[in-house]
Amino acid sequence: MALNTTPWMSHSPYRTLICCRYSITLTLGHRNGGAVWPKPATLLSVYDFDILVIGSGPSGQKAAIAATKLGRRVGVVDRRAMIGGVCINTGTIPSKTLREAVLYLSGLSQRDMYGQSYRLKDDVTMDDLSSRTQHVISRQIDVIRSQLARNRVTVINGTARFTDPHAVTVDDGTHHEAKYTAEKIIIAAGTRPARPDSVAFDDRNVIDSDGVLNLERIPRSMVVVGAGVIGIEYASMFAALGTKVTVVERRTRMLEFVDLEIIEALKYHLRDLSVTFRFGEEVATVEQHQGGAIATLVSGKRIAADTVMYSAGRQGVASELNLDAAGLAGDNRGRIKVDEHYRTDVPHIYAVGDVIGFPALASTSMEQGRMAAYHACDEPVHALMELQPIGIYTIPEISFVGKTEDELTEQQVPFEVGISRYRELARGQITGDAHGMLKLLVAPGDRSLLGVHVFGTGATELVHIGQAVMGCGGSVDYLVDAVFNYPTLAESYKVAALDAVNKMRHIDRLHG
Ligand SMILES: Cc1cc2nc3c(=O)[nH]c(=O)nc-3n(C[C@H](O)[C@H](O)[C@H](O)COP(=O)(O)OP(=O)(O)OC[C@H]3O[C@@H](n4cnc5c(N)ncnc54)[C@H](O)[C@@H]3O)c2cc1C
Ligand SMILES: NC(=O)c1ccc[n+]([C@@H]2O[C@H](COP(=O)([O-])OP(=O)(O)OC[C@H]3O[C@@H](n4cnc5c(N)ncnc54)[C@H](O)[C@@H]3O)[C@@H](O)[C@H]2O)c1
Repeated sequence: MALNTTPWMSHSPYRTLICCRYSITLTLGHRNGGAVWPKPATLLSVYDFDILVIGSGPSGQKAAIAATKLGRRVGVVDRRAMIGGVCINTGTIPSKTLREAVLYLSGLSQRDMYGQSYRLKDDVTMDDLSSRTQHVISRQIDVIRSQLARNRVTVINGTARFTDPHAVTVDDGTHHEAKYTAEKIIIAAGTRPARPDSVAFDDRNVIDSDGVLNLERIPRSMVVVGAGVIGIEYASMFAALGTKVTVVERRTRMLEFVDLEIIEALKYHLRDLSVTFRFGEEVATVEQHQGGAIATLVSGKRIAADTVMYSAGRQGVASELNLDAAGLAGDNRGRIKVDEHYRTDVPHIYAVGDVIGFPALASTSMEQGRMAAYHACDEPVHALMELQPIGIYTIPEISFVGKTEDELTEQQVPFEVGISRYRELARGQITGDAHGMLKLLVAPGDRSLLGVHVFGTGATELVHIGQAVMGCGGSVDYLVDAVFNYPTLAESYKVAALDAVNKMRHIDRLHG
């Protein structure tokens, strides 16, 4: 048997020989400097790939790269137009770029300085917003394609469905199908917007969050159904553009996992941008009409708007993978159950990212992908860190890590609060953010940080300072003693820490 000696093979631990449609792989394991080659073992593989990943979103990409870095032969399947997943094409990246364009063109963040009528451009159009979005999407796709290519991950274009526990058939969209086998398979197929039958979607006036990116013009009025993260992020962007937004949410408050004081501050800001909230109300039906749509609430209220955006949850895509053939089943929300190693009920098949449900974030999905790949490659791996930040890109933005006041109160854990307001920081004045704030929740006993909550400019970046201190077991005293660059918003950590320490000292003094 002759060894395949293509150039890349010459420095790979693999020697692959193509025999019919099977590749026979001899793994010569060793460590080479810092590089990790596969484990010492000789292995004959009858599969096309060691690891096949379904989906190229954040979890799929990181799973593929992690496995290839461990010397495995890896393939990733996704539709040609979806490389990068929901994250790059319709979700995180377009929405965050749109927000950046809205902030810049509307001039909103500069109005405290230059007056309420300040705008960079009087008539902001959807074209203005989408040109920036398309630019970023195409750059990001290039980056991902190039990362996969230089790491020798085989990208297979098409839609995969299981044909047996070790095989998928990929339809490339032109009725051409090919079968691929793999020793282990990682499902990273994500979610799509939920579309109930009671809503007459037309992708023009009645849209879901994917449809926002295809709007032809900025609506004068909009009903947002569901005050989850997607609903509130888009509600704040359109409100900043001058759209008259009504948010309908069946719960009595929005974003229940966020600190109440910060939610109150956000509501105040959104109301200031003419957003109307209908909490405790449910949208029963949405009808499309010439030039608009009407949302009818269970209470009987009818709300007319140019556009209705339905953002009331997402649905996993498990039902489209023919899981039966693999011996698996999804739940009624299209999600797949996994164990602590991201293994499904069929141990050589893993599932990661949004398709496994909570927390359904790009940030956590990436980690899940990497960890599943390590486990599949028998590489030691730590469990996902408990301390995970949440970033919500409303206007103004919100971020936090650790516990909220409500959670601590419910758990009867005593805490002290230290607050810093941006308006009292030189950098807050310079940036023109008078409403931002940072709040520390501190344990009076061991002075550890229990939670960090940030509202305003840079919140989603600033939170990581608190996360690092908490993760390394630091106390509020570290922040009191630390020297921060001046003038910065990071200085708010020191101000808030001093506030908390002063309050604790006051209690100690009175207590004797
Ligand atoms: C509007 C919006 C804004 C968001 N903002 C944020 C944010 O700011 N921060 C954050 O952390 N998260 C955010 N998220 C969530 C984030 O986008 C997801 O958590 C993340 O994309 C999930 O990654 P994933 O790896 O599960 O795959 P996804 O990104 O969901 O991609 C799955 C991929 O699998 C492919 N696929 C599915 N079925 C098949 C099949 N049968 N064959 C081949 N390929 C298939 C799909 O084509 C898709 O490309 C946002 C989501 C949305 C919708
Ligand atoms: N910044 C971020 O991290 C970010 C941004 C966007 C999305 N995401 C993720 O995307 C996922 C999906 O977000 P989402 O906001 O679509 O879903 P969600 O499930 O978080 O929120 C949906 C909301 O709609 C409400 N609702 C449902 N049906 C309703 C009806 N008929 N009438 C009125 N209200 C109704 C629900 O009570 C809920 O509050 C989440 O997991 C989220 O974490 C994250």
